[in-house]
Amino acid sequence: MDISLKNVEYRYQADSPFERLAISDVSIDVPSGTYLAVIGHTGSGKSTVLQHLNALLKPTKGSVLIGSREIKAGRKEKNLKGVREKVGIVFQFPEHQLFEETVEKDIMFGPMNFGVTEKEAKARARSAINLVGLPEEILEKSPFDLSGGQMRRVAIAGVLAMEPEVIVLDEPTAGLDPRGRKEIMDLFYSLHKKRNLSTVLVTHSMEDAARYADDIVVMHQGKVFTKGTPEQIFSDPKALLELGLDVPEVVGLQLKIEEAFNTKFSKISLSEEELAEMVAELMEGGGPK
Ligand SMILES: Nc1ncnc2c1ncn2[C@@H]1O[C@H](COP(=O)(O)OP(=O)(O)OP(=O)(O)O)[C@@H](O)[C@H]1O
Repeated sequence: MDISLKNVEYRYQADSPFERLAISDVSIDVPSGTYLAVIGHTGSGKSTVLQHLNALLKPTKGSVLIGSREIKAGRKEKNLKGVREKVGIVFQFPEHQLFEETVEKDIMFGPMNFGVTEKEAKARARSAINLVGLPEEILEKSPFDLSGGQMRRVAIAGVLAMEPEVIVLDEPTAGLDPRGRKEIMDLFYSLHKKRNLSTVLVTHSMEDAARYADDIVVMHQGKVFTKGTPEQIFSDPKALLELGLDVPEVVGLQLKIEEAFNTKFSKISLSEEELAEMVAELMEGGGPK
């Protein structure tokens, strides 16, 4: 399912004394099957963009196309259930939204709310718990007896049980330790590939953006500052650093090597292996000229 934002503006509390322009003239395409990362400073408009992807927010100018459904500024939109079913959002700290007595009931809640039978919802809960790598026995437990990492996985299983075509992730690893972070990010990436999903990841981690995304959008002060492939975005590290954003560690290392040797490699490498090869080639060629 394709999603595209066309010249979207959003004002919080529009037409009130508290009106606040959050994003303007934002155009972003998420073609079916794409993994898109949205990066930018705090307050640059990432979460506001994200909430347009399943019509939690409706543009105050411009339009959003979600599959065949167009959400247009100034128009009353009815029955957005279909859109919400197809686009699942994993918010920051999703475990805060767990509320049922058992894990199973919690996972079944979303699908049943969208009209899935109890039998089917149970089957989906079982399959979702397997997908997130938890044992089935956990289905009978109270979500509040689990560890933080397990609760996060249960909350993610609840979104997966909706069987969405698009998954939107708002800092899904916030608060996890490095191992937990990698496990969750790898889980989303394998689901993305296996189920041919579209994935939109809002992140402060340049490493994750470089490692997983096909495309990156850089937001700055409510506008799209630039967009492109990870190679394109990180090939101009100075522009990102000037915005106060980081670059992946390996890019920072390349800049330091270039400075130390007073040389410039022909491209930016996004993996340690590639950087090591470029350095080896340089040395084999007799070092920097
Ligand atoms: N509910 C709200 N009411 C009024 N203004 C808001 C509201 N939510 C966000 N804003 C404002 O909109 C702008 C964009 O905020 P947004 O949360 O989209 O940024 P962000 O890039 O997601 O930030 P963060 O990285 O901190 O999550 C900011 O100026 C913010 O203060």
